[in-house]
Amino acid sequence: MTQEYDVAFIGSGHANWHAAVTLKQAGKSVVIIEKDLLGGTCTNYGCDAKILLDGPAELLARLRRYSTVGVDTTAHVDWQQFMAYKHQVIDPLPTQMAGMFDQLGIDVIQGSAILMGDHLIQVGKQVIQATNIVLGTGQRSKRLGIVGKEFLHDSREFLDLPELPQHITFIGAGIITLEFASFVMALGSQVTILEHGDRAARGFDAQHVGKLITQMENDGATFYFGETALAVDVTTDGYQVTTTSGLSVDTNYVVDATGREANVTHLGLENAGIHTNHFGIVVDDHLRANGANIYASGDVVAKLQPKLTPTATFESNYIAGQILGDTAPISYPAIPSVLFALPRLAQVGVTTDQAAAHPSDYHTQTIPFGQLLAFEYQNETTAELTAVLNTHNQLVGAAIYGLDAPDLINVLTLIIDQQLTGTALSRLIMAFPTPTQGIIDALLPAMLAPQAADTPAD
Ligand SMILES: Cc1cc2nc3c(=O)[nH]c(=O)nc-3n(C[C@H](O)[C@H](O)[C@H](O)COP(=O)(O)OP(=O)(O)OC[C@H]3O[C@@H](n4cnc5c(N)ncnc54)[C@H](O)[C@@H]3O)c2cc1C
Ligand SMILES: NC(=O)c1ccc[n+]([C@@H]2O[C@H](COP(=O)([O-])OP(=O)(O)OC[C@H]3O[C@@H](n4cnc5c(N)ncnc54)[C@H](O)[C@@H]3O)[C@@H](O)[C@H]2O)c1
Repeated sequence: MTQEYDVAFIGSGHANWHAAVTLKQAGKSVVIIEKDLLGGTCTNYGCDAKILLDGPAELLARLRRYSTVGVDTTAHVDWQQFMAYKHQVIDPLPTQMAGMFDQLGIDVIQGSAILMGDHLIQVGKQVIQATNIVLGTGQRSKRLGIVGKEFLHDSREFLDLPELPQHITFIGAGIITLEFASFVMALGSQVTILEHGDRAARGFDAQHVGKLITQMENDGATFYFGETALAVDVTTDGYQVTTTSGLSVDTNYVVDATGREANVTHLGLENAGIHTNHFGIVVDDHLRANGANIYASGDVVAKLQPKLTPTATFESNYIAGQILGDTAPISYPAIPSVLFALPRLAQVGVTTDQAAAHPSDYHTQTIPFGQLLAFEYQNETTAELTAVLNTHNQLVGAAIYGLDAPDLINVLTLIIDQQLTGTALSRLIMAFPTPTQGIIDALLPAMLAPQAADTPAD
């Protein structure tokens, strides 16, 4: 029997469920098809579990800033007990989501969906007919095809580690590696990082990434660049990772963090004339994948915007609006990215690399805000903001290094997105002493300067 709906969503992550709720509340009949846990990657295997496990490590990082001024910074985390707490918080989330969908009257079908045409989806023996379809199938970890690949672990398995290994080797020096390596080091593990390129965490300010790597090396991490993993072999007490150059690393656990790729296979995209490229599903400027009634949303979309939860949520809300009759093409606001290492890195808007490539349009100003009196109580002297300003001294980009970067970047995103001027900012009264007030105070001289006379981008 064929079930009919106004809208069918494939995938239950942020790319889809926000729209499902809005459309159901607007009177549409809605179904969500999910083959794994309800809520998708962020909720079950990504952001939420990651930031929870990072919590004590962040506290320790803040505490350790005071190690030279008479504060006892020793602390111990019982990983097993803490992992049990992670399960207690994260594991009920799919059930809670199921309850919310049930309460709203959103149908959920558990299984793998395959498109059979512009309006037809098959899930096992069930066939669903829908006026509109939204593909929000996300990304999955890339898996290296090297000898001993069965001994590699991905980010999901890492976030479920029952015991903290003494030594962990990460292949790839991207966001996932720098985040995970930071918090396990704070909790007592040793780490080695093998990266085949010459740079870590592309997309973030190169100088800030350099500072982070130096900090992590000072904390005991070993980085190797220009090294491509060749094989993983079992040894008497763990594993040995070898690279094509002949380097070998003895370790207890190996994480393959070499990137993520869009879930576009076994979806039946060819049955609806939907195209993909290296980055995911190709869409038009209305996020339509077939030019008509099939949309793609979130990580699975081939796009230049960062593949993050807030981007997926924004697209989900946009698609709900389109199905309800809006017609405007999608236009993204400034999207901040945060790398939750210790310390944090954050980036929004025009990058320092872009500023350097267009010196007549932009200039940069580096503000070592950690050394300012306003931040003295935080004792993080290395904290730094690099602001990118246009020829009107308007803030158009920012990169931050420091533990407060995640919240500070949100404030700067607001300034960039709303095109707030120095004059407008100088009229605000903010709570004192706070990081937000401190960073705006530090920025104001550059934004209020009569002309673009700051350091030219180099
Ligand atoms: C370790 C990690 C940490 C992260 N940390 C952050 C962070 O701190 N901040 C941030 O903004 N982002 C973070 N992200 C990225 C964030 O998780 C994603 O951007 C977000 O989950 C994208 O949402 P989505 O709905 O597009 O995809 P997903 O959440 O991946 O959802 C897609 C869903 O589709 C389902 N699916 C796939 N194919 C089918 C099919 N054929 N039939 C039925 N169901 C199907 C999948 O099972 C999945 O549940 C992190 C990611 C990882 C891996
Ligand atoms: N804080 C956040 O927002 C956050 C956190 C975690 C994950 N994410 C999501 O996950 C994605 C990042 O995942 P990631 O860190 O796995 O990927 P990434 O693309 O950031 O990094 C992968 C790294 O692996 C390297 N690499 C690739 N093949 C290799 C090989 N054979 N040997 C050695 N190195 C190799 C690459 O050069 C790159 O530096 C992000 O794009 C984002 O979508 C976001």
